[in-house]
Amino acid sequence: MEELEEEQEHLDQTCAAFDAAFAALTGRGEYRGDDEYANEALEAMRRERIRVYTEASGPLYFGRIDRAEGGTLYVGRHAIWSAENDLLAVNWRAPAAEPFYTATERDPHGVRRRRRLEIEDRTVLGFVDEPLDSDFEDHLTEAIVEDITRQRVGEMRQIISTITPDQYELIARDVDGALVIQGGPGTGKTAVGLHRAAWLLYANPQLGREGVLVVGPNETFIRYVEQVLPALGESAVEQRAIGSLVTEPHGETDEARELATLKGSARIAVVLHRLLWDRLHFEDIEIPVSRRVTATVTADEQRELVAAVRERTFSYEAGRERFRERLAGTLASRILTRDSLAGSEEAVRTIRKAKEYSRAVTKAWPKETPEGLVKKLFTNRARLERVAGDLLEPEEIALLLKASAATSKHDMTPTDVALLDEAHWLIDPGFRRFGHVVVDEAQNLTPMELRMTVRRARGQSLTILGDLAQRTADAGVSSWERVLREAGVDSFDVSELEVSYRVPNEFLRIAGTLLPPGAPAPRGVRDAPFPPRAVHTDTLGAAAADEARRLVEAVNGSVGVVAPLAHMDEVRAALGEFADATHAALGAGINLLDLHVAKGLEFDAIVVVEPAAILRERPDGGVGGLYTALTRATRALSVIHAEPLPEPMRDAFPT
Ligand SMILES: Nc1ncnc2c1ncn2[C@@H]1O[C@H](COP(=O)(O)OP(=O)(O)OP(=O)(O)O)[C@@H](O)[C@H]1O
Repeated sequence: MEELEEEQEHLDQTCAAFDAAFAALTGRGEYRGDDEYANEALEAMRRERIRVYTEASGPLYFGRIDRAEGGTLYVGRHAIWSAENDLLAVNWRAPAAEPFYTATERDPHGVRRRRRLEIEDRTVLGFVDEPLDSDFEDHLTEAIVEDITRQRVGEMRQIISTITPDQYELIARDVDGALVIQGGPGTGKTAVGLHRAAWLLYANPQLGREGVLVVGPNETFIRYVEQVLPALGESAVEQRAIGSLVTEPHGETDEARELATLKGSARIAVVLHRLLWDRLHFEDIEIPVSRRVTATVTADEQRELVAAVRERTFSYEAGRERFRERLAGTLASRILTRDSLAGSEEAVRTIRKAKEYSRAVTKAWPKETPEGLVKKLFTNRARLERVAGDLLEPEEIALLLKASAATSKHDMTPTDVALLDEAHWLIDPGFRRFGHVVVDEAQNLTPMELRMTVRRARGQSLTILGDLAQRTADAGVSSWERVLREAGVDSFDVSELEVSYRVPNEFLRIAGTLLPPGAPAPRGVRDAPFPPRAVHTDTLGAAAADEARRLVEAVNGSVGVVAPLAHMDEVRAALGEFADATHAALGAGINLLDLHVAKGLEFDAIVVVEPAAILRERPDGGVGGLYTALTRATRALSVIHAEPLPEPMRDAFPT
């Protein structure tokens, strides 16, 4: 029999087994037995399996490995057994599947041959073999390039059939604490982060209960990636833009750059901490219990109590509760030794009832709210100088005093969100924690924003994805070590992805001219099917629109037009029919993007409008913003300019 027929036969058999397993799951009524709890658990498991079988999309498997010592293993989305208990396919995340991803000619992991299958619906269309015991061509890179150059429709795709060995190593890396993945544009950081989430959920079933949080730079990005994990069958995942991490709804207001940088800096976390604990105030307490008896606790004794309490409690509110208890106990012990009250419990009750006691507690350890604490950052020069004089310059204190705390949820800036979250955390951290947190585009987070994500990860179990060369805001990450230390991450590994699958060599070269020597830049794997173009014009809007329309035809796919705010209106007016991605909608044809939403996205073709203006734009422009814009395309790149091109790029375009 021909090999293709054999493959079709195996697929038919696997599909039949899958259908039978699915029918068995859905056909049966609820489990009924003696043990109600066991039944409930079994029923929940059944429903979960049905959900995974229904929601995971794509062919049942996509490849196979033939072992050197005999035996074949098919790798796919689920483990599937025949009625005779033969394993027809393994889950891509099972340990047995590992060699499918990691075997190389140099280190074949006991694999003789790897086969990648092309399956559509329930038909095997073809396959590509990689013998691992002789020289072979790099079919993997070829397969990835082919996958990427297929037309895209504004959604990121799963990559389980083509994960590369270096990506697999990061997806499956067992780390205590945080894993930082540094990688240039198009190296697959986002893809790796999402597949790592899926892998961790499979490897640690308790993660399913705690949940995984994925944090991205904005809503458009979240829409771009949000179907990847559900399509892999994972539902215990929450995906959020950084600005909506705090569940309360809030508006977004712009603010001056210096102020945003200052409010986002890690020093502010220390200042808030000090402002909070500065509220404690001690003086001798005297509580009249009866006409003859007074219970007293000195200021020094209270300081000792506070020290003991703070050793065991972290948050202000929990500490306050414990202090209240201990103070009552201490005061009660004073009256016990001097009076003849029946027992200590009664003494404590007596103290608690005294209104002087409540008043004394409130004075010593006042109540505080997150909003109240944030407000203190913007008021009272004397207090700010006393508490933060060693951390903030006088001009910085003046800047804070000139600004004001957000007074309603509707006028919050992104930096206010992080301040309020920090204050919540210090006072009464009641928010949800996740078993793992994936943070994408982390290079552009302020230290305060990064702290906000870190504290949502139980045990600081994090995957942090980013590219220092794409850093845009001045407050962004300077080096991973430094920023992670500032964000309070105790232990982390930093790894790098070096091959850009998205960006053709020519575009990488043009974008690379902007980078300082020694900056991390990826290596490309292919040439651009369309030569990059620079168009000099007097009418930016019209020229950008013409170029976008030309490219939609040429690439027969999606086009992103990235414009700086200074030219946004004229480009928008000239475009005609397009999807306005600046408002969170991505479409199949022309998409208009500002520098904020362009991050992390990918298109067949990109039109970059007026690089010189992008360099001037804040906070999302600058060198990092322009570098990001120039690296969004898989196939075509055009630059439209009225001003001269920025100096380093001037000779980079073919004439
Ligand atoms: N192993 C792979 N197989 C197939 N496609 C891949 C693979 N790795 C990456 N890709 C594709 O390459 C493109 C770039 O990946 P991704 O968006 O994850 O890169 P990134 O490093 O996050 O880029 P950026 O820094 O620009 O955000 C995507 O289309 C992704 O699907």
